[in-house]
Amino acid sequence: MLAAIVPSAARWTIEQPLLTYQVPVELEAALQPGQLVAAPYGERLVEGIVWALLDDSEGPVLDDEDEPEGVRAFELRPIHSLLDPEPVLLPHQRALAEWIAEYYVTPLALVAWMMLSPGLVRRSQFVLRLSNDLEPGETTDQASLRLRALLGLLQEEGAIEEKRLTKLLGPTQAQKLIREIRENPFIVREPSLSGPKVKPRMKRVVTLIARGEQLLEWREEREAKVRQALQQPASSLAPAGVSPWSKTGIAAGEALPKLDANTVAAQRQLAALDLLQQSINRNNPWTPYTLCQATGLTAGQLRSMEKEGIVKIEKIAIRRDPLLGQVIPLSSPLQLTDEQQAALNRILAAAARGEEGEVPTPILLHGITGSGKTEIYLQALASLVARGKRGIVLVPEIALTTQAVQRVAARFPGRIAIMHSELSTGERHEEWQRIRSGAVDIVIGSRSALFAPVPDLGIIIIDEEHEAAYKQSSTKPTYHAREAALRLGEILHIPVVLGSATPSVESFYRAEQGVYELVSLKGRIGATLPPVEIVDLRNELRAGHTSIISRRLQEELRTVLERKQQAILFLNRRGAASFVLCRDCGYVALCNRCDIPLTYHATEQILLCHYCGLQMNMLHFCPSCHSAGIRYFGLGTEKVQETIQRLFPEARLLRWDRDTARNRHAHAELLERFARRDADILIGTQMIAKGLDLPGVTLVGVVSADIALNVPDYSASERAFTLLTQVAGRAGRGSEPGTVIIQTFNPQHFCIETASRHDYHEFYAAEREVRRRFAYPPFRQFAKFTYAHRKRSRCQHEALRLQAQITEWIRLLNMNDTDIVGPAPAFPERVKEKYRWQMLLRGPDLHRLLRVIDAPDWEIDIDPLSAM
Ligand SMILES: Nc1ncnc2c1ncn2[C@@H]1O[C@H](COP(=O)(O)OP(=O)(O)OP(=O)(O)O)[C@@H](O)[C@H]1O
Ligand SMILES: [Zn+2]
Repeated sequence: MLAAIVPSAARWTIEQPLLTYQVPVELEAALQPGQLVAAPYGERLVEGIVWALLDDSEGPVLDDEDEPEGVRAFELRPIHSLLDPEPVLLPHQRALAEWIAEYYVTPLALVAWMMLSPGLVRRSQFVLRLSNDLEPGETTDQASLRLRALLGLLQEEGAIEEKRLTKLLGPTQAQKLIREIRENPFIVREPSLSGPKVKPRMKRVVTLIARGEQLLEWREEREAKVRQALQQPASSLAPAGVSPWSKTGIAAGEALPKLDANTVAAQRQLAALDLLQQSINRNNPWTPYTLCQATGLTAGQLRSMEKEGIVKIEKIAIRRDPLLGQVIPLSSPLQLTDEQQAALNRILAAAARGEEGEVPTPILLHGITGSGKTEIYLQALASLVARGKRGIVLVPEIALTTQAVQRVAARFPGRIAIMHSELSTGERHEEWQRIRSGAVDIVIGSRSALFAPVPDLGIIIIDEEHEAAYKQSSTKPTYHAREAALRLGEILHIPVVLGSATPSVESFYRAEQGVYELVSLKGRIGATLPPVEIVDLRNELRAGHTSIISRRLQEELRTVLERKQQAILFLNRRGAASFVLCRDCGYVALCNRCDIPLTYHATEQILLCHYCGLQMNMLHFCPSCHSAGIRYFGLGTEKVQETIQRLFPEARLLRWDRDTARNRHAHAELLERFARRDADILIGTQMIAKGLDLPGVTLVGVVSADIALNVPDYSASERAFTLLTQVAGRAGRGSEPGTVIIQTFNPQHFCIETASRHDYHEFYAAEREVRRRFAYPPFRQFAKFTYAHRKRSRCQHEALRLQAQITEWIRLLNMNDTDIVGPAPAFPERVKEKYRWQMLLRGPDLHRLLRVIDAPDWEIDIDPLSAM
């Protein structure tokens, strides 16, 4: 038997993704596709995934004229060992990996390893040990001192990792020694793999081991001791016959009987026993420390319980639970509205068609903000879970995962797994294992959760499908989770549900073309969409009102505060001032590693580059002309916070942006605080724009809509419209009606106009025509090529070289309607001290071309969401 294997070491080559190995007889019965094995690769041992099992006759042959046809003229190497009896990739995952590798022109091994838990990755290494043929006393006279020392070490330790030599001797000496080892018959140098990266998290815990009679006896003995001590008080005044546990009967001012140390110990041990018995099945076990803390038991007293065989102190593996410590109240299904019920029916009908062997058409669930899409997802999932299926739910960002995870966890307690990049390797690995073992029904997470090994997958739901976070853009493969999900739906014949209040132009166009089934929700649950008022900031200035918060917005904020409701203020830029300018000479403070103005952050009193994170001290004098005319201009969330606090000193503010929420716990905490109404006004960047469902919010203010507009990018209008509509959709979701105020210098801008009417269809129809006229996606395919280098001339040179190559291929392949825009410097041209040049390839279908282009040093984004 032979096996075709994808070796981890082939992650960097497109050619030859599969290598053929011999299957050793002892592995023949156990080996199956999808398993992780160790296999020789060059002189190393590497991990590999079994992709297919082949008959002996199906292996590769050499075209050698001297050999009879079909005979192999070389020996295939055998697989070394099986690393895990359970497959690490399910059949549908392998099929998806093949598609991603093909479509995004990425080595198959790279795609396959992206799908695995990082906890499975092992290092190739070499181990040295003494040869078995070595006779005692048979040393090598001609061996160097180094080698003899090593022989001694090996005799002591049996085997050592070759890497240790480098640590002990330094690289040069180690290299010399390794050369000697190779020629020495007494030392065997074997390739091997390091152990698994993730080890179980061990914790010392106290477990009750005594049972029945023994336990009863022990308890009674102690209880008797306590009773006795209380009945024979030191003070002879204690009345007889009074229950030892009651204080009544002891006259005021009288001291309680003073207990001796033994009795105290017995009392504490009894308390510990009670706690241990109460929590026999608790998944958060007692540790020696917590138990002693809770009962006053000393370490010695606990040890004596152990000696008496009552408890055992042992190390056990503890699950790394990403939800540990979160209390999530259960929720039950809501009575659906007619619209919701109709939508649910269509999803379930698609699932039923899939079960009959059809490929169900993916569903675009277009429901206005607050129309109850989440409830539909939950009920669709419940219905499929009841039929023995499982589901994947994708949410775009970690800020959002918090609320989404809570909603799903509340409905499927204990049956969900979470997958996103902010989990530790250990957490990810354990979640991955729970998923693979079938212990969970629903996987929820960011785009990579799509690659979880879910058995019996029955549905994929992508919430906020328009979000850019679903696209991986700078690392290979530059995949879009939506496209990959659609492919998975086809492979498994399961429904893919794409939900959004503002579908991407691409998706809505596909729905129009009949590629998706369109399901619409037109009404808000128990509420209406909030009216949107546009404030023309030019009029504010004309009226002499220069505050960044217009008079209308101030008025509405005052009303909200008076009524004890909540408001969200949105600004798509953090910091306090977006640039620092000298009024006298025009100097602008730029990052010296990037071509980007520095942003002033008032809290930390620094200037920060938002591209590379570089920090500089605040400026008081112009470094160029030394005048004191340095001024801080522009807006950021910090400035908004400061202004609001000045206007409304009594208001309780909360700022939610990347400066205040640096990790997922911070996101959860901010959300929690605002939901608990610990704050009146939430000020934030686009993190808060999406998906949040906070019924107390009645006012949403967009401080400046202009930042998102006027960006020279094919998708800029879509992004601006989506953002504004989504932010506006956060108001009036509860029982109180809401209001939205958008401040802008461009009140007549099409995006603002349509967003203010929540009119997706008008926006879409106009945007589609722009895209058609200028041949933008979805009417043309784009591929963006980026080259970065410290030298500008090198970028320019490489860009021209690639341009010539591509032009030639376009001519050779006769690809009409395909052309190159650029090359040109990217915007900004320099980031982290590297210049960047770009080129945009566009045409009806670029795949033939992408496969032949040879540009290993270029970053290639296939179907980029931004042409910039
Ligand atoms: N059938 C129902 N009966 C009562 N309340 C409901 C029902 N369906 C949903 N809701 C409530 O309506 C509110 C809005 O629902 P949800 O957050 O799911 O909307 P959405 O469509 O996902 O909105 P968005 O696109 O803005 O994220 C939630 O508080 C939800 O609990
Ligand atoms: Zn920078």
